[in-house]
Amino acid sequence: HGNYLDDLDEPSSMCTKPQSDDHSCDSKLLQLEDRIRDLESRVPKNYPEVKFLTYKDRKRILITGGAGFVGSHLVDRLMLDGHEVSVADNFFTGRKRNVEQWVGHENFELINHDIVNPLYIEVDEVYHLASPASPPHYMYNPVKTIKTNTMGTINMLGLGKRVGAKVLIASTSEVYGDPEVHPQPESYWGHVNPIGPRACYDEGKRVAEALGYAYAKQENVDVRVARIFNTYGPRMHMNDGRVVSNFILQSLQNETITIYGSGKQTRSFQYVSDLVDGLIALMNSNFTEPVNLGNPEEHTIEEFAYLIRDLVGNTNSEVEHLDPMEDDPQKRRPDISRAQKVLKWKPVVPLKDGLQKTIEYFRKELLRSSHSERNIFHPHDLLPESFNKK
Ligand SMILES: O=C(O)[C@H]1O[C@H](OP(=O)(O)OP(=O)(O)OC[C@H]2O[C@@H](n3ccc(=O)[nH]c3=O)[C@H](O)[C@@H]2O)[C@H](O)[C@@H](O)[C@@H]1O
Repeated sequence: HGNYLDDLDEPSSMCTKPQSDDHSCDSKLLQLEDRIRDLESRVPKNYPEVKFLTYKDRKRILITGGAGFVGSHLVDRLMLDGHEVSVADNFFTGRKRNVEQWVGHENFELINHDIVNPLYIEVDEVYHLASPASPPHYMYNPVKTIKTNTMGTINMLGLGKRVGAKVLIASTSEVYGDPEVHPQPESYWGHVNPIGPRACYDEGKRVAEALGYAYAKQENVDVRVARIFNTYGPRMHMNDGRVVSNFILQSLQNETITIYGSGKQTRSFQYVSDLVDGLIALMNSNFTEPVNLGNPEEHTIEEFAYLIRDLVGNTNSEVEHLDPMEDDPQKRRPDISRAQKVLKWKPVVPLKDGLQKTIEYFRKELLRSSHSERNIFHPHDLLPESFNKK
């Protein structure tokens, strides 16, 4: 480094300059700062080690929403597997922080792009995940949510058609609405209020599925549809507003745990690494009908409140019941027999293990006091013990 700075004055001389030379001191300082920045950018980053794939096996993969919660975990897995990964994200709910461990890596590209506008790029596969997914986020801007799921999906299917890429559409358990069939198999058509507060998302995703099959039939696009059930894990946004992150953050901060309504409504939660496995298995399969991806272990929201409070431990949080959410689905649990049969997939991470990892993540996030404490960890660190032993 020494010779790189040779043509600068000794820094100490700047401090002893007379008052009148302040200006030149400042410019020298700026010069020095520029040099340091330049030097820092040359220090090789310590990336997690990725597999090497030959030209034949290496795929160029676009992930829309790749800087989001689920997307960033998918990025980690596909990067480690040795693929070339492009992320398109408009950072509405995604964050650079979720993928910064890969920025600068030769196999990685981060595009600040809103998929409501077309994207011209050469890829083999598209994982189309972009959309706000938390109820408070999608209800905050319902028009944008509908545009993302309709125009955004048309753009991604159009891209698939133009370059011959496979397109996996991230759909949701919300296509079943407030279900009258329990558990929900893929053959169930759902019970959705088309004009309620959740309609922007539920109907947006239903159109996205319809678009997928229309493009498949009319334009021969190779389409996969994943109906994703409730998912949790590290990298959920602090302001996500969904139940797992809310209850964890409330317990960690000794705040009141907020149950909306009676708490007798049920959900079935899967850990994010299980979902990532399922998404990749579905993309690589030849199966074109919708597939539920979720963990069938079902609990009431009230049970989650007490379970999470106990796991966090050492907290004074009280549990309080607030008004129910309008159109809140009363029960939800995936029938995963299709995924088990056609993908040989089933979730493997026990709820308690996944929750512990998520609690640990939020605990660290709350203690973070500077930007330099970055969100960089080896992706394997995120997997629960039981997953590593698999
Ligand atoms: O997490 C997900 O994967 C799903 O989250 C939402 O669906 P929802 O099941 O309503 O998710 P939450 O907002 O986490 O709510 C779950 C239940 O907890 C309740 N809740 C939520 C937050 C809270 O602080 N307290 C509380 O009781 C809700 O009323 C609801 O009954 C999205 O709409 C789905 O698309 C998405 O797939």
